[in-house]
Amino acid sequence: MAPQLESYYKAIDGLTDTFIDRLAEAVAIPSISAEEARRPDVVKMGHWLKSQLETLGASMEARELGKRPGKEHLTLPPAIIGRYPAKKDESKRTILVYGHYDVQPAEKSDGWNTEPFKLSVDSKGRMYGRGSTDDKGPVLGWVNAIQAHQKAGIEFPVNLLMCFEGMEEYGSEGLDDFIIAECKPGKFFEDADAVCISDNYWLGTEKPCLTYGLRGCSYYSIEISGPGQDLHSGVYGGTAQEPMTDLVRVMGGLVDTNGTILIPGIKDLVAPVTDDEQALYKNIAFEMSNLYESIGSETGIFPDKERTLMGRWRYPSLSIHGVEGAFSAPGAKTVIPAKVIGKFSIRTVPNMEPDDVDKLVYAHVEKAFAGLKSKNTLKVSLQHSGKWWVASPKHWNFTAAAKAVEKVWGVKPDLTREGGSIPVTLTFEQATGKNVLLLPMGSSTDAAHSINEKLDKKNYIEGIKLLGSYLHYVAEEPMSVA
Ligand SMILES: C[C@H](N)C(=O)N[C@@H](Cc1c[nH]cn1)C(=O)O
Ligand SMILES: [Zn+2]
Ligand SMILES: [Zn+2]
Repeated sequence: MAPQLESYYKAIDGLTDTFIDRLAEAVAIPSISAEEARRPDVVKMGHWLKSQLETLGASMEARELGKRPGKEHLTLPPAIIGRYPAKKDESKRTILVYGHYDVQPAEKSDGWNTEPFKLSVDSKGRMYGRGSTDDKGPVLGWVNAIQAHQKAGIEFPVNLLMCFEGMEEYGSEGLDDFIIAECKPGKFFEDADAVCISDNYWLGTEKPCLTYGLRGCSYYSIEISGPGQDLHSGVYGGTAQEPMTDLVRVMGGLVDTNGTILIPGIKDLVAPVTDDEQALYKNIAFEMSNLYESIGSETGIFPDKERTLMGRWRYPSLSIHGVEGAFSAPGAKTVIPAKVIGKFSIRTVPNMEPDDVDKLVYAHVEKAFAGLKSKNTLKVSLQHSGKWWVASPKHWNFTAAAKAVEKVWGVKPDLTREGGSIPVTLTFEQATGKNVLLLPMGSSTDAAHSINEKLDKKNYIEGIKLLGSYLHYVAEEPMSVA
């Protein structure tokens, strides 16, 4: 395998500019799934990705996912699925890869130093742009790996099945049913032997990792309304009950400054930490400086590495995201908003069942609101939820990936869990019945979801080497299942 990989790496080095141009083209399409007005761009991005792969000879399809109940005016972006090489080689393993082509919202005025939808490469090789690390860079990693094999003139080592979606950042609407249907006998993903997802990040900036666990995410909204329209606070302040005042008081009782969730019963749903598990955290390559560098300040909750990692992977957290309908512009508008919708989410961990979490959340919010004795009206609802996932890192899928990391980066990867959520990971595991591996490309300082999101050129280029090498090692890895 070694000479083949060397020529593959050489091809990648020779195609570096092509690969960066491809990422720039992808970043230029503002495929923001959370904004209805951007839906045509999300669809455009899906078709662009499909045509990139078709040009390389993959057999691709854009599968429509229909509409969601209550959102009949909006069509979901298609699932872009495909196979490379176009004709299956029965003598080879089949690896299913997943990624998403939608991105989080971004405006220059949020505080970006550059235009978010224009890839800007600085002198240190940092490539800034929305979606560069989450998840356009990694998705293009698979596309680029195909092209580099062709340029190097070496045989593709596996049958590659691809599934790329356009609604991941909005809870993967519509995808679960599609995956479940396509994993059935005779369907597109039927013959997958293992699954690989590249959609998370290293813990620091130097050491790669393989990820075997994710937190789930249950996302809620609290709507409080009262007045028939927005009111003048000079005229009605002190005479009308104000939805925003009620909302702030209810939301203020969800979580404290040190991240402790104040909803009774939540912590009882969490699986106890065993001694063996506790010991794992010591050996992970992570320093508090990694946290401070990635959050841009020293405002971490815990002083030590172990408790910090556990806060990210092992315990639930509750984050307050924003208030729809509230005045948020600069200046001093003196309005009383008539209706406000507070948004928060809970990252869930084993053994929290989403339905149990919902019940506790509803009971707590309703009780807190009742305690205010307000004449306003409350509605609390779940926007979307995805369950946590923990897999076995002893499977051949992981051992192959570990060899690939060692080959490309010259170090053994850490085995990590992740605080973020990729709801379809569990769906792929259950629907295929096969092992799922998370193989990240980007690093802890990439600022996914934040302003100035970036992917380092080195992580992109070596990441393409890594994804292709993984396919070579996984093709040969002996079948030991754990
Ligand atoms: C880890 C992945 N790249 C990601 O960013 N996932 C999102 C998924 C999500 C959950 N609800 C809405 N989107 C995340 O963890 O926030
Ligand atoms: Zn992502
Ligand atoms: Zn994301």
